[in-house]
Amino acid sequence: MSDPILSLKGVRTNIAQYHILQGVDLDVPRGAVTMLLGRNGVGKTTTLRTIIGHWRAHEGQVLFDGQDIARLPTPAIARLGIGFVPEDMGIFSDLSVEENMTLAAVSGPIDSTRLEWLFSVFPALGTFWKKDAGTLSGGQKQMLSIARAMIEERRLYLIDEPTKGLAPAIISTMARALRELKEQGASILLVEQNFSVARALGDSANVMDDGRMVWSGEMKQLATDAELQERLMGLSMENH
Ligand SMILES: Nc1ncnc2c1ncn2[C@@H]1O[C@H](COP(=O)(O)OP(=O)(O)OP(=O)(O)O)[C@@H](O)[C@H]1O
Repeated sequence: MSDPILSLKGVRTNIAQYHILQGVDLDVPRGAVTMLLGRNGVGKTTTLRTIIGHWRAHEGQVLFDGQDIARLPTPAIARLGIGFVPEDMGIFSDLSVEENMTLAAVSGPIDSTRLEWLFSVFPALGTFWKKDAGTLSGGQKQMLSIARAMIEERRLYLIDEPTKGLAPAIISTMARALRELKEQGASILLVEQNFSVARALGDSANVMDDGRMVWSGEMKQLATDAELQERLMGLSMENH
């Protein structure tokens, strides 16, 4: 692969006394959706949090466009153009949808064309624009969380389980939004447990086990090989 936008090389991350990431290697190509898959608790979230600097890699490199960002503070990493959508959403419950979106647009006022696009993929945001985010349903909060990351064009999006716990209709809305983001040429690293969403969106796939990458290849190869899925992930994944 030529010139990935992000490369992890031998990344080791400890949380307290635990060796959670034990030498993670990962390439994220430009303008594509890269899936990060694996059983529960293998280190997917820790990988995203290490990239964005919430956890520190104590060994290895996190190369963003060739620059090692492993020792930068999180705000500096975000300013390089990396958007992060955490699994726990990270929205401000006491602020309105509008205020949440305004705060997310860090480089200036909200771009109206981009906001119109977000209203078209997430109509609930327009409907509840003046409401406190804390009063939204779980699915609407998740939409707000993703929309906050999308309000400005980022060079790379890190998205952690965007469909987790959502009803099927909202999963479709979420998948459509991610597909549209992909069609705009975005580079996305996506953790997703819903295998049908992973299969529909992913270009390449990387499977983790026990703090390491155990398989990397084309998503369509993984999607069509049931034995491989079973071996790598013990697939009890939905819609499979
Ligand atoms: N703050 C923490 N303190 C101690 N251990 C942690 C902490 N955060 C994560 N871990 C441990 O690190 C390991 C990897 O967790 P991580 O959340 O990265 O896995 P994951 O693959 O994203 O799992 P899931 O699919 O369940 O979200 C797990 O064993 C978890 O218990």
